[in-house]
Parts: sequence; structure tokens; C-alpha cells
Amino acid sequence: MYVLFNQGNADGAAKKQVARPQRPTREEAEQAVRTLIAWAGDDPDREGLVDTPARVAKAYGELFGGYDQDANEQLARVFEEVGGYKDMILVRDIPFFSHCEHHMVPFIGKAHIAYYPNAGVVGLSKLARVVDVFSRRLQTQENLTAQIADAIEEALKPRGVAVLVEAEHQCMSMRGVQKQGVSTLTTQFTGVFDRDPTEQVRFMTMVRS
Ligand SMILES: Nc1nc2c(ncn2[C@@H]2O[C@H](COP(=O)(O)OP(=O)(O)OP(=O)(O)O)[C@@H](O)[C@H]2O)c(=O)[nH]1
Ligand SMILES: [Zn+2]
Repeated sequence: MYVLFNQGNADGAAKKQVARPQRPTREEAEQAVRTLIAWAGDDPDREGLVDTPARVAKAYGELFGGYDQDANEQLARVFEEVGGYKDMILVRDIPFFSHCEHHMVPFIGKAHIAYYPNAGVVGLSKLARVVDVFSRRLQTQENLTAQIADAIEEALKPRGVAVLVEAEHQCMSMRGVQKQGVSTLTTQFTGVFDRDPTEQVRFMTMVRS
């Protein structure tokens, strides 16, 4: 059974309706956790684990809360009185955690977001909220980076947006290839940042300064 959801920004598309499987009930989700506990080799009925399915279902509400949030809403309030300010606005070192869509294991890092304002600016905290909206979903780092840039581009129509995401993927450190301390960097540039490499250098210099 599939239901239609309104989706904005993802994949650079304007608001569109997408079909997603209907959410299972809370009881079904808890039963699935019991199955995974048993699959891991433990007894879901032992004392220490009896409440775990309920805790995990509740934790999923937080860890994947981004599915119930809309980046457009976070960016809806634009301040037009900025005293003639025209230069780059950079909010750097925004911490985030997400979960890779391949293994459902965390990847943890920082996002850095810059834009050149056009008609107005948004509250600084809203940029961090946009990072949360998209990171609290099953993700790839590339999609996360593009979705953040697209949301800001669409809401503000700025002269340019730059997004740098750096993260460590636990699926590479805890399992599989087991390489700890590896960073993955992804960038997305629009407008002047895309056209002018010196703007990219300025952005990177300010991020690292
Ligand atoms: N491009 C990209 N790859 C990712 C991301 N997160 C995890 N991966 C990779 O997704 C790939 C999945 O590869 P598969 O061969 O299908 O799965 P696997 O056998 O579990 O792979 P290993 O991790 O190499 O053991 C792995 O190489 C992961 O490192 C991401 O955000 N972006
Ligand atoms: Zn993974």
C-alpha cells in the first residue's frame, strides 16, 4: 500500500508528490526490532531487552524525524532589511549525524554553508535546521549535500550557494573495510560559486581559517 507525500527540494525538484510505502504501525515496527534482536543472536524476551523494541521505535522518531519536516518551512522567513550587506554569509562547523542508506549505520560530521544574498537573508539557525531536516533521514553524503544546497537555492534565490560536508562513515570504520578516521568531503556549488573558481577558493579558505 502506497500513499502520496508532498516533497520539496529533494533531487532539486520543485514541490512534487512522491509515493512512499505507508508507514507500518508502531506494533509492527517493534515486532521488526524483536526480529532483528533474535537475528543478532540474542533473546528478545530476556529482562534487559523486553523494553528495547519500544525504545528503538521511539529513538527512530528522533533519528529519522527529518521525514516529517519540510526545509521550505524552515527557510520561509526572509529578512529583507540587511543594511546593504552584500558579501558572503558563511555558517561553518554545523555538526550533524545521519545514517547511510546502504547499511543504516551512522555517518557523523560537519556541514559548512555559505551564500551570497540577493533580496534577503534567513536566520542563521535556519541553515542548521535545514541540515537537520535532511540529515535525519536515510542518506548518502552526496544527496545530503545536494539537498541542502537545493533547498537554500530554491528558498532564497541567492547569487550563489556553497555547501561543504565532511563526515566519517561508521560503515567504513566499524565494519566492512574497517578503516578508522577516514573523512569524506563533498561539495555543491551554485551561481557565482559554480561559475567562478576564485569564489570556491575564498569559501574554502574561510571554512578552514
Ligand atoms: N557514494 C557513497 N557511498 C557510500 C555512502 N555511504 C556508504 N557508502 C558505500 O556504499 C557502498 C555499498 O557497497 P556494497 O558493495 O553494495 O555493500 P557492502 O558489501 O556492504 O560494501 P562494503 O562496505 O565495502 O563491505 C560501500 O562502498 C560504502 O562505503 C555515501 O554516502 N556515499
Ligand atoms: Zn554504509
